[in-house]
Amino acid sequence: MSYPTNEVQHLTIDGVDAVTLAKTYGTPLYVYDVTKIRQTMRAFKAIFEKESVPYVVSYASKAFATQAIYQVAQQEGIHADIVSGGELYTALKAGFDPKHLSFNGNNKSFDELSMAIEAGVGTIIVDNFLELQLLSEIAAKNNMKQDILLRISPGISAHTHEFISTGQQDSKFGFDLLTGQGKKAYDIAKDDQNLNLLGLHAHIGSQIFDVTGFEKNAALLADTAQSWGWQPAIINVGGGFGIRYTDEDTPLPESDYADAIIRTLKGKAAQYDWKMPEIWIEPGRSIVGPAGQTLYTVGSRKDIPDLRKYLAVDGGMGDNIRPALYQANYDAVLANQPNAPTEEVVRVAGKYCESGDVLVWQQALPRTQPGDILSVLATGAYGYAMASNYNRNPRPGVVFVENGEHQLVVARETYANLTALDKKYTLGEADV
Ligand SMILES: Cc1ncc(COP(=O)(O)O)c(C=O)c1O
Ligand SMILES: N[C@@H](CCCC[NH3+])C(=O)O
Repeated sequence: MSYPTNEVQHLTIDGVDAVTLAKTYGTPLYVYDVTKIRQTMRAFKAIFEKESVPYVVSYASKAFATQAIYQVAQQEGIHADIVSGGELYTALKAGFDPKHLSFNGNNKSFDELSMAIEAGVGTIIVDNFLELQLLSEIAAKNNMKQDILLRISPGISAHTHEFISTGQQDSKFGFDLLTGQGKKAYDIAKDDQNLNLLGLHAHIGSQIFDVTGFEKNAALLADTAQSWGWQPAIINVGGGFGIRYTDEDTPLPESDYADAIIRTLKGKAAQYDWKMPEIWIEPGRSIVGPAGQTLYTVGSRKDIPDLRKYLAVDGGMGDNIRPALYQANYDAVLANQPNAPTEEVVRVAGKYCESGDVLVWQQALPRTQPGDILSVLATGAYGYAMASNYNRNPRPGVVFVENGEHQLVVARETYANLTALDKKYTLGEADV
């Protein structure tokens, strides 16, 4: 694999020297290539435009939710899916049009639903019976009719890690179809004066590499609606399109997934003599994952002869929990010499007090020195989004790069930020 470099042989990210970024902003640092993000957003839209079908591409912002990414999504004319009051707040602060937001989640609170309705969130994707009832009450109180989709659990297992597979029957998400809960929810929603039922939603899982699951899902949603005697205006097949983390991953181009979904739903519309429903997709990982990387500074190492070489960097599971949580694999590259010949295989470990604190399980690298800059690639999805302050480490900053320019879009946390919400304990003998 050959990496883009400049005249001093440093890795470049959309024309910017990665080592300069590390020196300018410090490490660990999340860096996003915004050109790449825009290209992927446009690629998804282009497929639907080419096929002349009504559509909505909704960025699943749980993958990476900051004001800056909502701004980019809005500039590119795509919608965003949110899953919490915090994501809603962030999107609104970014100036995102609330009509272009959809709200997913299996346990939205009364306060979150009220906030969404009062803000004018376009579509709420209703997950369960309690939510149907709460929404109806809140919409009535606000004298309005809320657009909704019903989320169903389709009973389709995607071939992916068990923790990120969501479509199987034994799942906490959505109305169960096989036991009739979906139909019951439909009957309630269609007759509710304060709810405007527009369609169905199902998401089968994440990091999926073949189109079959999406075809089955799309067909099942259409067949389900038809079996209820209903022609839905919207069919939302969720996200989950896989990306390349390492050579073991073989993602399809965006167009293959979208084509398969479009083909299936065109077929169903023709079969049932429907007006073509609007097709919604919710890609998260595929939009931001490959566009992000994390820069670290190399520190200590431990060589255990004939067993393993550990190379430690200044971040770890607090900025990327995915290897520890899902045994996820990544590729890393030495940013100050990306195309130098590799000399050894190391395990890239973090600085957290946890044996499972690994960033890359097996990585061939040139011989490194303390102070070198290492970039772990394709960390743009569910890295920053799932970051924590474990071991009281401040979370890294985020930099956006576009066409040779760079800008800090999330500042690195400080030690003062870490204690900002702490309160001194004053009961008992705690007077230190
Ligand atoms: C309902 C829903 N939509 C979209 C997504 C985005 O998935 P991905 O980031 O794999 O595209 C998820 C997460 O898996 C999800 O739960
Ligand atoms: N956070 C997961 C994906 C979960 C998606 C949520 N539905 C990951 O990093 O792969």
